[in-house]
Amino acid sequence: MMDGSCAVCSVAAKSRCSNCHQTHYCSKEHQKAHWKQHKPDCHPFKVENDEKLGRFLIATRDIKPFEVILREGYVVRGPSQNTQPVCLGCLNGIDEGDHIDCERCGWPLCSPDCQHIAEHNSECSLLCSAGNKVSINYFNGSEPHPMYQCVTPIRTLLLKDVAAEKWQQLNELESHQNLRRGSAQWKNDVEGIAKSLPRIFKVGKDRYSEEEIMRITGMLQINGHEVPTSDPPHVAIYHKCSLLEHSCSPNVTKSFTKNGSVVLWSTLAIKKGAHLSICYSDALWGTAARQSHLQFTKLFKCQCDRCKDVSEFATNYSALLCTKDDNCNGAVLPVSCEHWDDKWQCCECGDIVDKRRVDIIMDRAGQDLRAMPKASIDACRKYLEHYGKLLYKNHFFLVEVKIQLVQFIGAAVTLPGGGTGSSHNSLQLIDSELLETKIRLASEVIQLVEKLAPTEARILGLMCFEIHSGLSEKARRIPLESADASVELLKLSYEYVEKTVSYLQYEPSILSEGYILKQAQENREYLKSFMGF
Ligand SMILES: C[S@@+](CC[C@H](N)C(=O)[O-])C[C@H]1O[C@@H](n2cnc3c(N)ncnc32)[C@H](O)[C@@H]1O
Repeated sequence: MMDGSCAVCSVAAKSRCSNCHQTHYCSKEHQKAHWKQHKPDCHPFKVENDEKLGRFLIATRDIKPFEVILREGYVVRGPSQNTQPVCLGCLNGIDEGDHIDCERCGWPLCSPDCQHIAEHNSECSLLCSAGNKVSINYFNGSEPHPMYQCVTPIRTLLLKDVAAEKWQQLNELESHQNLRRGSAQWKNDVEGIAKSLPRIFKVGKDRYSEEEIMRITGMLQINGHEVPTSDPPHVAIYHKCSLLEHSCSPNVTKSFTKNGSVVLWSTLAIKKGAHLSICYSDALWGTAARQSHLQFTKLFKCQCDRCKDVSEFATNYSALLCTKDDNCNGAVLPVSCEHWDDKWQCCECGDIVDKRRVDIIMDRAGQDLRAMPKASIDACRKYLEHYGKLLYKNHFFLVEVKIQLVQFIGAAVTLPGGGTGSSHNSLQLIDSELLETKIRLASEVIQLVEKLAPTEARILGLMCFEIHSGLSEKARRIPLESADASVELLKLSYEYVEKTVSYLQYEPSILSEGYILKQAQENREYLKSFMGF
């Protein structure tokens, strides 16, 4: 163990804090005396820096699966840059006929209670002091309203005068000001934010220059987290969490509490010295979509292990199916991971496929997926049958439909946020073939996600819950004479409900995953007492 000096008295000290493995103490007494001061910075990671990544985090000790790595409150939060009208108190969406206008500043709110939420007070007081009221009179479903893109930037800028520590934290974050300068997005932001914000909030250039507004806009775009605890999701900035680097197969999972704090944890064991990463994009998208999203929104080209491997860890997640002859069934993928727009080739028979043909199939598959009627088992099955002849079996479009199908089969419960979930009663109504399909597809999704992005805890938890429900129903259908088979199924069902609870343990009750968690906890207790575990 490396020596250091005691954080309290500076004498040489061998012992280190067992959580962060970084701060040294000469004695238990000094460690105890220092705890209050040390606690906010006591984490099992440290910040490092290199040319390619800028700052990033590495583990300072081995981290166990499901251990919390960091809990952190937001520094600032507000509406996403492109959003329909939302309540500036709770950040939930509002409709034209179902809101009130803040009596002080005019911004729409969902109820009088939301008028007094501290975050709304910042822009509200600014408008009041200028004697100004806004008027939002354009509501069009989920269409973005242009004025909302100025709200989170003004909330951030206002911290400069009232919260020096927070302002300092925000200023440390990357804005990529020079990389962004001159791009199409930059030009839009100059018009939509840098020029509009002073007009809407009646602040002069001497207070916030165009350059400063654009820097804050960039900081929000590069570091903002989409927080799903409101509907639509809002954006929040976290200080330490912003230093996590990106990987398309990350080793850290991100959950949110209902008051908007972030919880970082992992489904995996992380070795001391490993880089900590989250996925800035959607880990269930294919490589081409993730890469262009990252390039466009975060301004870097991802070169993680998954992106460098066209087969995405031998899953062929972005591959078409070779149709050269009936027996090939090979995966058709780009010849090189550097050239997704160049020719594609079958990994089995070597047949070259024109990229235009790839684009036509992908465009149609995407359009048909978007046009699919909601919650239709038939439509999902037809899609899988049709596109199963053109796309490789693990293709992300097929996986998306499999996930939907798993959730539709036996669905009876509408969850918070509008999703569906199965319940034991509704599962009793489906035939055995559908029940087997549900369990098989959920198992396929789990196997695939465990290879591609094993920290995608929410989808793993949901699929485990569906298998648990399916197995319990299968056990119920077994005749009494075959009690042993039923017991085996219930034991397996119990294993899956335990996994559900582990994967969803940090999900808040306001999200559909939190609702499933509660259900899974109840089912687990029931099975435990029923089986005498
Ligand atoms: C949220 S910030 C992360 C903290 C940042 N490194 C810093 O020093 O402030 C995101 C930026 O970090 C860099 N970055 C993060 N992950 C990366 C990766 N896997 N490859 C290249 N750059 C990355 C990119 O510049 C990206 O826009």
